[in-house]
Amino acid sequence: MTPPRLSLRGVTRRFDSVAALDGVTLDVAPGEFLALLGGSGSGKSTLLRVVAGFERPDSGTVMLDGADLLGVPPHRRPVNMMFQSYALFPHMTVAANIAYGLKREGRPRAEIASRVAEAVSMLRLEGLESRRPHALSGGQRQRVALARALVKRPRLLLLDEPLGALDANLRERTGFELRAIQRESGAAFVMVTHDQAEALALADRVAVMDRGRLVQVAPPREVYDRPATRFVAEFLGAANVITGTRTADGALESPGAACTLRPAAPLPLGVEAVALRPERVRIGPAIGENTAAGRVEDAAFRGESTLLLVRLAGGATLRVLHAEEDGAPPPPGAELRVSWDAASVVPLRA
Ligand SMILES: Nc1ncnc2c1ncn2[C@@H]1O[C@H](COP(=O)(O)OP(=O)(O)OP(=O)(O)O)[C@@H](O)[C@H]1O
Repeated sequence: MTPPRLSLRGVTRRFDSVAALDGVTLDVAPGEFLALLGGSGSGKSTLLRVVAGFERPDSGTVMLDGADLLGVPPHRRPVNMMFQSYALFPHMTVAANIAYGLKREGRPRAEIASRVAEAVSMLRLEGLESRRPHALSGGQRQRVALARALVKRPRLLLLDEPLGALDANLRERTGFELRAIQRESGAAFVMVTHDQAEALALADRVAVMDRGRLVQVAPPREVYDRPATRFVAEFLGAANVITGTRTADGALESPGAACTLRPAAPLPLGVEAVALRPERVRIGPAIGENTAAGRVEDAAFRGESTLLLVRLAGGATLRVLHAEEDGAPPPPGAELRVSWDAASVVPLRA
């Protein structure tokens, strides 16, 4: 195991009665891209600010490559932060904006010139060096901000909603670029986002936050397929969360679904909810034990699929994804039977 680049242990930060961070323990590996995902007020920005040094925790430790960070003032930390607003200097050219931090460090002129040129080329900003920020597009401004952060070769880059100001098309393209740049720079990235698709698409691991705590830290596929808690399942969107009572043999009896959901392995004691992804639900005659009867209430065409809202006999609504390749979806009003594999029934902690 390589030692972690960033290591937080029991980090707590309170504001009056609110614990913005409540005992956060987290390791980030060198060269890792970690996304911090959570709703508004969950503590994401506070976590970045503690690592950057703008905020002091009430308790806990923060280490970078094994050395304590908390005693180091923000400008001395080998950590850089890129804010959502980008905070470019409006009166300075692109080149001067990028060079600013190196000048402040008192680097020799020749070194500054070569490092700025390197950053300009990495971020594909050639030809824009003498422009001022107001004469750039949103995506270009974002790349200048990134160049300015990376030119100092931080061991860790903190990014607060780096794609937040871009429109949907540009967001996707810039997201791919961001990941390529992260790999090329070798820096560890910790990116705050409240966009689950972005976190899943870009990060090596996703850390899901809720009320100051990390509820699950895992690779994207794992948080998506095996959400640990009800909060993660609901926050990552789209999963059906079905509640009920655990039976003696470890299945879930759900009055709302009017059926018993039987997982591949018995549900742990105390589990009273399971997740079932819409794309795992099949329409048609029952296969095995997991099946329920329902009626299509509504349908939304999504291009590659149609999302059906199916009202089950017990009153619960199940979201079911019907793939285009399976032909025409059943219309609203259709009575049908749905079924799913035991492996798709995911136990959720409270
Ligand atoms: N300086 C402060 N004074 C008082 N309360 C604060 C302060 N900074 C943050 N908080 C509170 O701490 C909690 C966490 O805030 P934080 O900004 O870290 O959340 P966030 O996850 O980044 O939210 P958002 O996505 O809305 O930016 C919130 O309840 C917030 O109101």
